[in-house]
Amino acid sequence: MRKPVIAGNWKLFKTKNEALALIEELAPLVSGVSNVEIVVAPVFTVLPTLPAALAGTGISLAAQDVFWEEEGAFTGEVSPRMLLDAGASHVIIGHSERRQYFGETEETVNKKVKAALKGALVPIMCIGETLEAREAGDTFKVLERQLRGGLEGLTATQFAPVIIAYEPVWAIGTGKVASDDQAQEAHAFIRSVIAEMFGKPAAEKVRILYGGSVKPENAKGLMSRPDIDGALVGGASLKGSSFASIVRYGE
Ligand SMILES: O=C[C@H](O)COP(=O)(O)O
Repeated sequence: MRKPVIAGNWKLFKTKNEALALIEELAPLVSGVSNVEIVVAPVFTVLPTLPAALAGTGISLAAQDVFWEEEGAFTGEVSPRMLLDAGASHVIIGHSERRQYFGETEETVNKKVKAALKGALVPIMCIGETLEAREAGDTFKVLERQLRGGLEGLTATQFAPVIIAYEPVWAIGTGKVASDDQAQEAHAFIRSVIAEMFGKPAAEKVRILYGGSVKPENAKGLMSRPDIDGALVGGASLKGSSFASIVRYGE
């Protein structure tokens, strides 16, 4: 049985005080939830502010990106050790916005995933096809390339903590959610590639999250599908009430 993960990617929103207010609203709404792993991902500058507020809430802290070197002359970057130092336990890697606007490639995603694992952070590795790729019938080809590239060189044991997030680019922030069937089909395919790469037990264990316009209204349908193990939520994670409804989708 895979424990579902509901992660909120706050993207470039929420200052320190706004983040604290959101946690204050969210924490009581999800208190007592033990069957779902809850994660929030603020901007770097807010990370060190949150551990005290999250203590005892069961909510984990993620960063939205990481660099692969531990330290050195790399202006503007943040290393896994520094994220741990700031209180993060998870890190989002390879989000499509980073691929699209900041030149993230399979190679950089792979370096970051390896660095995160080495630094004892749980990577949430994002993959997903563009609308163009979907319309050209290339969805599976793109997903396989991103999976094999991003996870290259890992053993099954090293891969074990990794969480995958399937986020079709055309469904992010557009209000166009993938249908339950479209999402399930992609998730089943992702699991089959993981089975080829790391073996069946690894594929059965890996959590594969769906992301792209997840809202309280569509969460339950998506998450009731066999290969969908949770969600990476953008817009709807910015309000305690909507994020909590998604966390409580199973109830
Ligand atoms: O990381 C989250 C995804 O990009 C989804 O964002 P969204 O829920 O605003 O569509």
